[in-house]
Amino acid sequence: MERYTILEELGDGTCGSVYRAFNRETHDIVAVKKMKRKFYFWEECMNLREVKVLHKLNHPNIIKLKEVVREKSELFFIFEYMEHNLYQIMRERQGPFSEEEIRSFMSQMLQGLAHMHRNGYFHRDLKPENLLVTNDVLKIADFGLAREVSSMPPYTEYVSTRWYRAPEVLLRSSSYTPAIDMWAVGAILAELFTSTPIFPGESEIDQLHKICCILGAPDGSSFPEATNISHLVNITCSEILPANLSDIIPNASSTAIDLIMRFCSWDPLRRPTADQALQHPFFNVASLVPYPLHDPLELRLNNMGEEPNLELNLWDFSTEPDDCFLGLTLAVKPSVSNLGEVSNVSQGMGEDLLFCPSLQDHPEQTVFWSLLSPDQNRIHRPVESSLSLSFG
Ligand SMILES: Nc1ncnc2c1ncn2[C@@H]1O[C@H](COP(=O)(O)OP(=O)(O)OP(=O)(O)O)[C@@H](O)[C@H]1O
Repeated sequence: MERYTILEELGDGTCGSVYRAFNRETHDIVAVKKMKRKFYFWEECMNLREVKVLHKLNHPNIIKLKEVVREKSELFFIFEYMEHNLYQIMRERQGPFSEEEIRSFMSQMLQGLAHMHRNGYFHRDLKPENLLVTNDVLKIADFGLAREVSSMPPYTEYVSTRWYRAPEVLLRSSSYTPAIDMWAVGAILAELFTSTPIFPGESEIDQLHKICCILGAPDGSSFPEATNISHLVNITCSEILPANLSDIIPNASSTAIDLIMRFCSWDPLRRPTADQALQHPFFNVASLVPYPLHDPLELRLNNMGEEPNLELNLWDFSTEPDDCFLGLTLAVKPSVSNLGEVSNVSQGMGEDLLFCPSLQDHPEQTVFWSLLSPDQNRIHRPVESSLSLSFG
């Protein structure tokens, strides 16, 4: 850790304290998270959820873990540094966000979440403090509570922040799904409009009560856990009628209100997935952040020259063969002029490959992209999703 100069404390969380720091070798500003407990073995460190999850997830809207350092039984995570979190931004702003700004934050959050859910993880602690922002680029952080979707319930040790906690978690459902993240997204979306938490419960019971006061009583037939509510909340459920969300969030458009209502459905099965939410009319405007969103670093890499740009995070590889593909971060500019073509006729496959001759000067790194789809007229069009790499 002597490479790093600690500059200031950024946050003090449950598991660790986070500092802004300067890497004297690379001159990078980074965020160093010093874990509060001691770690005596490397296996313990590598088994931490935050390490396991971030090791697998590589996306412009998910915070990058650059390094893990264990020194004298102390564990440090080195993250890319982000200037703000959404909570600070909301607190420091004079007026509310415009719907344009909210749309941009939301689309980035959903793209990060969609990637996470697709790869089999859910976050479980989404809240404005865990959404980090630099130059309007948003990244999801704090994966200390993240879970594998395939892991076995019951999830007993769950301690996420109450105001963003889904009803099925409050009602002690023994198994829950990535839909709990979508509930939190709904609560955050509402808060972005008003700068005030929509369900600011002071206890778990009060949390349920606050949700009932806005959504009305849940329908027991579509949401089985609903029957527990009347035992917990000190009023008969049938007495509680839903509020008009447009009165509570007057500056939100009708499409925004509709999206919040969908995210904040009592029944987890009714909530849209992150991918489905991105198709909602709320995002259907010309000025929308393009998908997939690139952060400034990636844009810079892509504009650097005529050669395809490769960013290859080798530490993302584990011994499992599938990881070789999961862990690759690859930014290819297929329009480069100095590309050649070869036909791979080995093993009788007849597959056409695109290659970059200048890279052949690097004997240990010969790279081929199977990006071409030959049609009958020998006119080749790029095929986005077919990518094969060989490192000779
Ligand atoms: N990469 C980063 N860049 C800048 N600030 C960061 C970064 N990571 C974390 N922080 C700041 O530090 C705070 C605490 O970090 P984090 O949430 O990861 O710690 P934690 O101990 O898991 O906290 P919690 O108790 O909220 O779970 C965050 O709210 C954020 O403001």
